[in-house]
Amino acid sequence: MTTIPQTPAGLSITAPLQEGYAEVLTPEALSFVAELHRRFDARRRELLAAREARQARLDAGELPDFLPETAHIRAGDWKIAPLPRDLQDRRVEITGPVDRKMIINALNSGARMFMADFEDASSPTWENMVEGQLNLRDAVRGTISLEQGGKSYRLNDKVAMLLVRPRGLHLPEKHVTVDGETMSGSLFDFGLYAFHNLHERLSRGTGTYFYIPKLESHLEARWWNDVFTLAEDTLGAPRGTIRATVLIETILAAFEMDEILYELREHSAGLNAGRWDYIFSYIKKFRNRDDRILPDRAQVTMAVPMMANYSKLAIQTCHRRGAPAIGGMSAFIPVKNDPAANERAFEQVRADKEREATNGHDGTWVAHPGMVGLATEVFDRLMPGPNQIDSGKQADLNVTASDLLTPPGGTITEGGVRTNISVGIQYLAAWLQGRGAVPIHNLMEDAATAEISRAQLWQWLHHGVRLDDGRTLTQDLLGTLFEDELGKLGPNFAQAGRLFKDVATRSPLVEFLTLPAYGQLA
Ligand SMILES: CC(=O)SCCNC(=O)CCNC(=O)[C@H](O)C(C)(C)COP(=O)(O)OP(=O)(O)OC[C@H]1O[C@@H](n2cnc3c(N)ncnc32)[C@H](O)[C@@H]1OP(=O)(O)O
Ligand SMILES: O=CC(=O)O
Ligand SMILES: [Mg+2]
Repeated sequence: MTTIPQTPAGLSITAPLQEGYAEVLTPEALSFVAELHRRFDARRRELLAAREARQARLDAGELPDFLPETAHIRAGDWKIAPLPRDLQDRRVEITGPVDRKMIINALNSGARMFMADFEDASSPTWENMVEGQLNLRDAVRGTISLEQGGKSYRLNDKVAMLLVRPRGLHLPEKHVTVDGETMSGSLFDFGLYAFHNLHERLSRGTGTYFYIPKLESHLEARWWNDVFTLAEDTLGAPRGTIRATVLIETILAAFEMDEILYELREHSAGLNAGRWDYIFSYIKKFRNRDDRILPDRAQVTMAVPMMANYSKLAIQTCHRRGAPAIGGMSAFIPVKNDPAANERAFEQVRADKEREATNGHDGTWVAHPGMVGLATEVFDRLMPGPNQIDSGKQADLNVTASDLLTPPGGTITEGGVRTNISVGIQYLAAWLQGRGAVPIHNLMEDAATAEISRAQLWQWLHHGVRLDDGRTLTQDLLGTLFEDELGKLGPNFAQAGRLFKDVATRSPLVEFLTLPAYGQLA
């Protein structure tokens, strides 16, 4: 264990400092994140309180709509700042957690971009978060390497462009306090990464690029814009050095896409249609309504009207503002030792990427290096230019509030209930052991997909839905299915099973499952 020579006044770290940690937790870097905390944390907490107030109004029956007070922004003729050259062609973006091997493999994968994820693909153990910063520091400098399992990992000559996703506004970094207050995970991740890498990247002729998760309003985008501005000023970098792509992955943000781009216009790199959190958010925001119940997760595809409408609206909005609209993540990953299932997974991804490219998306996400070639082939074929910003696709689209809000039809099945239970428990068990992205039943699962599993169970139980076989989902029936699925997994899953059952059944619905789960993480 090492210690930090000098911790800035007011900042404390209550976690072990392993070998090397002091290289990123320097007194100067910690002073910078403490400054971010002092300038922005009270406002962050106000924004979280505003989310609660909005939820109370939704619980009382209000429905979201496009905001009257920002109609002038939607009607106005403005664009985001011109895109830097290295963000103009983003046809395939791979994502993954911030561990050393994954970073090297993702940068070498052949994808144009790599989103290194401190958020839903990472379990936020102290080690994962600090070592992620060390790994990214080495990745930015081109020196990252690893010897593991008899293999040598080094960067290729040509690597993907790096984008970094800090934790969402709701997540704390519980091992760091400033003036006695727990730090925000967003500011910790953003601040350390920007402090250590912004100038290095500038000296290599590039900017510092982020993905921003789970925003619920343009006021939250304004907060991030102010954070970016302060970081550029404090670190002495030109305005616009930082560029951020915002995930439109909450039902509320879908009504404020123009406003979000506007707030961030000096720092914006476009929007991304984050489908998994979007589904979760829809369930969560309308938790009290029995007219917004979703069918089995497998039936809520991007082809159902509410999902198609939202992704097309993202394309229309972005292109009007000179911004890229990146598509989302198909959860299918290559299947080992089963050629037929593997072929089906590739077909699913192909269909998803063809739909996105045809609709006008400017790029897409893949979860696994094995899917990079396929997604590249689809976008090369259907997107001959670097992007589709000037293609005119979706220019005549007219999406109403009702088009975004009307749930799809479909069924709720015992199989759907069982899958949600089993996948949710398996995912949480992995998360509690420090893994935030896991393959389960040949699908990529991360915190967002696990949130769908538990929020669906909650919604179905709360509203006593009828299954397709005619039975009502009661406490008793859910309890029986829970015990059965847990029994199949075995005693090693007891802790995750208890936690998952709690977040899937407790009322009122827990805001994010990662909040109580973080309490159980080292
Ligand atoms: C809803 C959202 O927010 S989506 C975005 C967040 N989610 C993610 O980023 C998930 C990204 N994907 C992953 O983490 C992984 O693909 C998983 C966990 C789903 C599966 O990983 P594994 O079980 O390791 O897959 P598999 O065994 O097939 O991997 C084969 C190789 O590819 C590598 N690999 C797999 N996925 C990735 C990835 N996303 N990035 C880099 N390398 C990867 C593995 O490290 C392994 O490398 P190795 O041969 O050198 O050991
Ligand atoms: O972050 C992406 C999503 O789909 O959620
Ligand atoms: Mg998400």
